[in-house]
Amino acid sequence: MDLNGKVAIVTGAANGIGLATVKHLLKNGAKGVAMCDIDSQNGEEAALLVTKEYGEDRAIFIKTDVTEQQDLEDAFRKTKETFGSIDIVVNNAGIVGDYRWEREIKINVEGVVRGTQLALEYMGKHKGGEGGAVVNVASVAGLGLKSACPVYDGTKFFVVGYSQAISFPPLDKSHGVRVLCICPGFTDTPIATGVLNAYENLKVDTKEIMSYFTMQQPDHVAEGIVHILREGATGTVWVSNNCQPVYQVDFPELVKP
Ligand SMILES: NC(=O)C1=CN([C@@H]2O[C@H](COP(=O)(O)OP(=O)(O)OC[C@H]3O[C@@H](n4cnc5c(N)ncnc54)[C@H](O)[C@@H]3O)[C@@H](O)[C@H]2O)C=CC1
Ligand SMILES: CCCCCC(=O)/C=C/C=C\C/C=C\C/C=C\CCCC(=O)O
Repeated sequence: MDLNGKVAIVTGAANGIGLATVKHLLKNGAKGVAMCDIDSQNGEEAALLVTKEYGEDRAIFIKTDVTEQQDLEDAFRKTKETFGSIDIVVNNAGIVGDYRWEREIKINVEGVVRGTQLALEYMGKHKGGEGGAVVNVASVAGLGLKSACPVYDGTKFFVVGYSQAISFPPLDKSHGVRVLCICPGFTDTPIATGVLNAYENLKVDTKEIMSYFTMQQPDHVAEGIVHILREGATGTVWVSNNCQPVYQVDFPELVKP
């Protein structure tokens, strides 16, 4: 996919990986990005900085709680009204913390399903759309790396499995939307700090945990997202970990086509 002139929606865009993704999409030629986040203070401030750097008419902030269907529907409608089309949806909003596991499931699972369904509704050729691409942000915790938060890990397994399953060929042919999944490793955002605190509470030696990882910057994951938007086939799952270039995960082939 050529990113030039494309219009994107990014959820969880006020901070971290989402904000970095907004900037990288614009830097790589996207026409406009809708920055959706539940946090309007950080979101408005982030959008101001983004428009200062990339142009007044290239980003808008839309206060959106991804667990609320109406919020997301309003966000998609407003994005199309503002920029004229929708070509890319990055379902990135997520939280960590099993002490609030119901909320974790609502945001990390329901938010991704709602965002993907609306993406198919707006971009799907079966609905008169032009096709496009969805990137669902999972985690290496969704590929088997155990964190201190098993419900969080489960939500990310869901994102990996759902993103593959939605690309089941008969469904895929009718909608013409590529659905991709990226699994970041430890990335320098408030989420990472939260994890380290969880380990400390469990009296786990965080120095040892950290010795397995090279903390990467959100920009690194954003570069990976741009790469898979350009190159990735539908249903593929990619890892962006330890500051290494993004790579595709090989899953066992259980059925020979
Ligand atoms: N930072 C890390 O080490 C890793 C992060 N991830 C995933 O990357 C994604 C982004 O996380 P980070 O940038 O690290 O975190 P972050 O905390 O910097 O950003 C998350 C954003 O999501 C927003 N958000 C939370 N609930 C929301 C809701 N209901 N509706 C809309 N927005 C909401 C927050 O306000 C925040 O701006 C998450 O899905 C996370 O699970 C995956 C692997 C590693
Ligand atoms: C609380 C979940 C992690 C939140 C951030 C995330 O999605 C991914 C982080 C990636 C790595 C660091 C997290 C913890 C794990 C570190 C080492 C434990 C290895 C244990 C095992 O897999 O057996």
